[in-house]
Amino acid sequence: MQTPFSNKTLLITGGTGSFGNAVIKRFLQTDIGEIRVFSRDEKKQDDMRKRYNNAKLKFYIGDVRDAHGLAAAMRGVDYVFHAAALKQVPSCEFHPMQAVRTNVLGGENVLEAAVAAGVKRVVCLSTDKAVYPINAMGISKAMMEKVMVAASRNLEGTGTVICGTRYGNVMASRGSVIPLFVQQVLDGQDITITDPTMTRFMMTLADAVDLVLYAFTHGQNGDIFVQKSPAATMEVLSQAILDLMGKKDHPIAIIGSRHGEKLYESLLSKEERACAEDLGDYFRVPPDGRDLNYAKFVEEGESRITRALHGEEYNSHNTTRLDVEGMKKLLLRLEFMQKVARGEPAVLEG
Ligand SMILES: O=c1ccn([C@@H]2O[C@H](COP(=O)(O)OP(=O)(O)O[C@H]3O[C@H](CO)[C@H](O)[C@H](O)[C@H]3O)[C@@H](O)[C@H]2O)c(=O)[nH]1
Repeated sequence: MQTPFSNKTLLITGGTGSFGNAVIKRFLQTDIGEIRVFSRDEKKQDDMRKRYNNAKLKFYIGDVRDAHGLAAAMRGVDYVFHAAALKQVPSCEFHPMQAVRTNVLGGENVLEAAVAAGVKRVVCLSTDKAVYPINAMGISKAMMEKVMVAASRNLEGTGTVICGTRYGNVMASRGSVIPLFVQQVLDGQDITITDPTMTRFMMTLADAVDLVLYAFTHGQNGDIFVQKSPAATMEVLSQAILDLMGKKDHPIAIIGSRHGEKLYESLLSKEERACAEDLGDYFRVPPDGRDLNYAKFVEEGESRITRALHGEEYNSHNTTRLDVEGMKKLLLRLEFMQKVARGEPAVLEG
């Protein structure tokens, strides 16, 4: 199959994570030339080397904080998916400068190394927690997006295109609520719901890969792409899981919200939604096209922005809402949940 990746070299930062694994599984079926896995994790790299046993995969130990390591890994690369990040809300909350070093400065290092090496396309992965951020993880990812957009302004004549994606919770990712609820049921413990009315976007890992590929194919400099996704309340999610496990009457404990979390997540701010191009399944948020004429920031307002501020953001409360049946259907797209529903031992994807 002839693809844009034919005989090309792709580098994935943070490539030992679930996103990296999902990309690798998909791309090894194409005629891609080489996939470079760039990460700090020697052990995971070793496991992957054995698991895939494929000469197209090359492993680079490195940290996005280290510009030298990045420069070496970037030589001869055509495309970059930048997925390396500190993603855990609590750890970033306790160690915010670590989030700055990896998510913000590391992001800058990746972009600089990519431009210097003449990489053709870079897609940076971000999260809904970067919109109206309230925790250090989201704030650092929001800054990474700003760094990405700023870097994309200076690329004329370089042949590099830099763009980004934002996505919501990836269903059944390691440590997340779906495998937690399943384990609680299997262990005979109460399901712990923070707030039954809390909503989250529901995306599969395959959706996340599709989104990055869409950005890769369609992105112009500074664009951020968002996939339109349904959402569910925690009550609906728990009912759907219990239904699938045949445990409708399993006890539930309401434990209250955790530090640094929101009642709902937003994929587009009000202003972004007003500027976004609706592409059917996706939104494209173009970069702010203003130049460095500061007067436009401080002296002139824009009625377009005023209108936007009276409009609506795109969030997990106002997107398509799944009911229990819809949630069950979506859950059953995951191999993990198919096994759980059959009562078989289930391993997480990725
Ligand atoms: O025992 C629990 C745990 C979670 N939830 C709820 O389930 C939803 C999803 O929680 P997750 O922990 O699965 O996901 P978060 O949205 O909190 O964020 C997760 O995904 C982020 C990436 O976007 C970070 O990795 C973060 O550290 C990680 O917790 C939230 O509404 C949360 O309140 C419960 O009801 N009960």
